Amino acid sequence: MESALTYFSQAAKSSAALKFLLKAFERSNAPKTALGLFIAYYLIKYRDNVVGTRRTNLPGPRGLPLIGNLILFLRVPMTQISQLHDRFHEKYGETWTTNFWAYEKGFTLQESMADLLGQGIFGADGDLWKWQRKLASHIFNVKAFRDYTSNVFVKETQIVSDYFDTIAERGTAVDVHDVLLRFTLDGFGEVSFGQSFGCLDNPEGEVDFAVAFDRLNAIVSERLFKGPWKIVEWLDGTSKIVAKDKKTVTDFALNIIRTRRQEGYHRPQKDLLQLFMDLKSENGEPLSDDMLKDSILNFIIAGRDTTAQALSWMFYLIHRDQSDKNIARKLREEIDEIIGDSEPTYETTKKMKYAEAWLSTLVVLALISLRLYPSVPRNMKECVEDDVLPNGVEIKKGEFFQWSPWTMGRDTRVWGPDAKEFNPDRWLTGDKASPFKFPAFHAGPRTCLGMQFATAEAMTFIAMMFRRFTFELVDPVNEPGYASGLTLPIAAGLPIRVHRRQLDQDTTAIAL
Ligand code: HEM
Repeated sequence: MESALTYFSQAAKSSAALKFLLKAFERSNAPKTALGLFIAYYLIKYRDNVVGTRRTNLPGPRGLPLIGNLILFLRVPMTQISQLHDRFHEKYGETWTTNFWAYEKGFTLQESMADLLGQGIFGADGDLWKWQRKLASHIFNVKAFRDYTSNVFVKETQIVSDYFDTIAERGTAVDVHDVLLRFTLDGFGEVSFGQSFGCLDNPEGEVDFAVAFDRLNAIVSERLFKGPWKIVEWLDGTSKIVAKDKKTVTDFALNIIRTRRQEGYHRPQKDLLQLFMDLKSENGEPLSDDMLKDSILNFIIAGRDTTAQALSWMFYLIHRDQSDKNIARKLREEIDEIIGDSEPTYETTKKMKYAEAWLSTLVVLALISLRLYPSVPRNMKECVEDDVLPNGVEIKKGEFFQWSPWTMGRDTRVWGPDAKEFNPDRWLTGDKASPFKFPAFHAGPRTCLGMQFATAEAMTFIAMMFRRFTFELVDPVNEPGYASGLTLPIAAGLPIRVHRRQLDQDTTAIAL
């Protein structure tokens, strides 16, 4: 009790003293001086970088006080960001930096992508990542379920082939990029979730899921370049679009789960969905529908977008005016050798899979388009432990760094003076490129799980299409632009004309 009284009287005294001091402080110019000093300190400390970030001596564009390079990035359209990386790389050398990422103030990649990726494998770290990767690795190798997967690829390609036949008959153009996105979505749905989504049933009709999915993908991919994106999206109304699109894609995924529960699963080998649905936690609990939904959406982005885009850019590279016409001719010769005059069937494509030279040529073609047009054109990671890069650059815990497979694939220091040329022969000689030199499928423990799957799917499509048709770009001169996204969609699609192949015309311009 006594000590409490002592405390209160001392507190009263000290509060009187405090009031006196405050009054004296107010009468003087001290508040202004303190504020001025405070601002000056911040302006000097963060003279060209974002508040809260470390100044480095790395070469890079000089930033503004307190906001670093935020304005620079805000002014660059998202559809030019890889070209900006090229310019920085050219100007500042092999390692360059901006403090832009640190401006995010607690944003993380996961937070910004959560509306699309949730807790799925692409945004996950630590144990959440490990178990998803382990589970999925049982399924994403061609060996594990080769026969079934190959059948699906052949079946879906046949649908495209029949559609292209009507296009050739009509003599109109078709957007091959759109067709490929339908093809990979239907195929992936059938292989991984046991149901084709029927996008190719009506190849000219709109697919609500795809529209919402692509828009959401573009929105989340732009967030890191927007600064305080939650506020920006709330102010410009994007948050309403996000809510609507999120509902569409969520309903789509939940419907896949519902269908499986209603219809059960009857195949001898589990598909991806069944693996996830059968998983139990330590206390016997199955995964929540929310987690199942996240897994479905993550695998759709992996299985649909990447392969469709790689094939689309390949169509462009092979058929544009400046490309060597022998590339398509050589490709057809190899396909003819394996398939002969017969229509492609499961058996023939199965045979093709073992044709080493043919396979390597096709892989080469797929790879070459990925070098110049990587499906994942830029990537970033947060540093969780202080590190020094091989060139001596220090990265501190909590900092972000980014790399650009797009820029690396075009770098003359890495690929020689003809780096920007489309030359498949480069891959036929010499050693296979290390994934660290050619990171289109990532490298290390997070390497793409679907590389074989994508290769098999691409091979089937290319073989069956080039066997039967020749193609002509509607615009063979101008390079198509890419759209915003986590991957590399062609902004305005890729319109092509399709011609039924006439074997004796292979050397003409149209037959390519
Ligand atoms: C041309 C086609 C493809 C390309 C270029 C590609 C590229 C990539 C890249 C760059 C990553 C790393 C992304 C990151 O930073 O997190 C990745 C991861 C992944 N890919 Fe692919 N991918 C392709 C096709 C596929 C397909 C068809 C599947 C599934 C069937 C697939 C499944 C995955 C999965 C599950 C991961 C996550 C791996 C992990 O985080 O551990 N990919 N892919």
